[in-house]
Amino acid sequence: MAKQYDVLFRLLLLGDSGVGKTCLLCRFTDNEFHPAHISTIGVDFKMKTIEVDGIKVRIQIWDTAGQERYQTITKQYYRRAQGIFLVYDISSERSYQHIMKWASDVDEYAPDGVQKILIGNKADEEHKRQVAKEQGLQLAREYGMDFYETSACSNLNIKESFTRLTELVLQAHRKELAGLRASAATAAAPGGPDLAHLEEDEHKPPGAEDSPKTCWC
Ligand SMILES: Nc1nc2c(ncn2[C@@H]2O[C@H](COP(=O)(O)OP(=O)(O)OP(=O)(O)O)[C@@H](O)[C@H]2O)c(=O)[nH]1
Repeated sequence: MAKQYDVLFRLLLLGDSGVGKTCLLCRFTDNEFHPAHISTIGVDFKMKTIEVDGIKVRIQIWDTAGQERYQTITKQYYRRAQGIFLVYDISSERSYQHIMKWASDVDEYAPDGVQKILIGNKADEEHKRQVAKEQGLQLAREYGMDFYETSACSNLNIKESFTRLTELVLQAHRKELAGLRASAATAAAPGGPDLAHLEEDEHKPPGAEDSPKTCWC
């Protein structure tokens, strides 16, 4: 049976516990928001197919636990990502300061050429803001990343940021993608090329913990 997509990617959400990683994911994949915070245990993931520049991209998005005690598990997933969201909460200066630590972990454990975007989430909480938008922009400039302020709650910049990271991954793999497309055409393959080899397409990644939080928001 022909595949319903042209290419597969893996994206990863990183950042302190409580910054809203699960809610960003649930808003993007299911257009839902839940106000409760139930910490992710280990890793969880969701899938969504989007079309970018005429290419149907199936993205597997891994939601990682922000809590320190799960970091041995979550770091094992860095090397398999093509794109990473570094997320802080605009109402938490501490979560912003910690982006430096998340970015240095990415340098250490993620593959060279992984695409990154900086996200300042909870932009709806203007009255609690501790991190100015300019600080986010400044940090993103230092790291050479794009930057979005988002709100999973009010659905601000969710589609835009996920689409942008997908575009960046597509651009970074343009040559590889063209080669795969050509060989798929030559071989008259029924589906498109798999840029990312997803061993467990619709299932939990190997080693993922069973999480009680599949979609709370
Ligand atoms: N106001 C507001 N609250 C948000 C937003 N995004 C998430 N939250 C709330 O922040 C809390 C934490 O959200 P989660 O998505 O569970 O945070 P997380 O980063 O996945 O946390 P861990 O799984 O512990 O790493 C919840 O109470 C959410 O409802 C947002 O954009 N605006």
